[in-house]
Amino acid sequence: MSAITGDRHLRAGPAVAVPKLVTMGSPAVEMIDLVKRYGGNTAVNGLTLSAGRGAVTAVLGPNGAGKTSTVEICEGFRRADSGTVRVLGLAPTAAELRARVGVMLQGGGVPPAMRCGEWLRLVSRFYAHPLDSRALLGRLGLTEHARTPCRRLSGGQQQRLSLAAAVIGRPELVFLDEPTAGLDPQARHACWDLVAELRGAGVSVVLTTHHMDEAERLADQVVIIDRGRVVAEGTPASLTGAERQLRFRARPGLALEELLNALPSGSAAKESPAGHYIIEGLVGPELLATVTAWCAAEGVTADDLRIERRTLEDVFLELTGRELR
Ligand SMILES: Nc1ncnc2c1ncn2[C@@H]1O[C@H](COP(=O)(O)OP(=O)(O)OP(=O)(O)O)[C@@H](O)[C@H]1O
Repeated sequence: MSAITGDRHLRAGPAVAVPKLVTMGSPAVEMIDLVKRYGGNTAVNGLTLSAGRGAVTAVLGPNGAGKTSTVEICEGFRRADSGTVRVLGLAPTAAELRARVGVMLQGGGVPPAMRCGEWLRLVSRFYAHPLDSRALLGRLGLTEHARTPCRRLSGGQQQRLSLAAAVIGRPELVFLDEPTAGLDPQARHACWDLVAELRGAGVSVVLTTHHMDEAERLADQVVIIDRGRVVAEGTPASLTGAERQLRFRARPGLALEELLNALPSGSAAKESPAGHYIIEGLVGPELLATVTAWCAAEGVTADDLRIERRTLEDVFLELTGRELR
């Protein structure tokens, strides 16, 4: 674990010493043809995926795609209508899993009336070899709130407490549902460090997120789901591919058909979102020269002109579309 340096309110603490696992048999989580309906709404629609042991698996998807429903079935909080789920090789409701699996619910899920430190100590008593609750509070910047009732914690502080509760039992597998939603940058980095450390110790992590940079940074495997089905999966690098794009910003509404006529055949140009231009194709000196010459002829200053690989966000938007859900 790297020390958290230059950090205003999150202090580096003792490393989370989790035993290195050697079991590599069945996947940490495996589901086949999972279906979950709420009345007439099919939230999970035949979902099949597998999350590797000792790996970080990020589940991405638009609002309402079925991520939380899927994760809550794995956590044993919801029942699937059909399909198979195995968590560490067991049924999600198996009593044995309580000591082996850590869960961070979306939106905290901390008890409002209990004091922060008291609650974490209570949670730690369910485990045979818990981490030190005080050290963990310190690690997540919550020491000064140890005596604060949970309801008085800010949303971000509740999230951090919930994260602490998910890992305090030194689990083999952790489910983190949008762990960094609403966290400030310091807390987000502390969370990332913690996840990276868990992974380093061989813990399997399944997390949901809307932050593509988070998935790119943390995940060994990314699963993109939409309308309750897997639409893509792979490593971040395999999903984004090696192709490069030329990007620039300029005033909205440039005549891209004209630019396309000037570009080598096989090129593509799009404005997405307004004022942000992406040129795809054989990105090299010729294409760069053509684009800059065309911009000059149009009296357009191409700001932030750069060549880079597609991002996970590009892939995500291509696969799941741009309309709001
Ligand atoms: N308890 C419930 N009762 C009825 N419908 C539900 C319930 N929970 C979820 N849904 C519906 O199921 C669908 C999937 O919801 P879910 O929370 O699993 O999606 P999600 O991918 O986690 O979304 P988000 O990114 O917004 O958190 C949505 O249409 C949602 O309205």
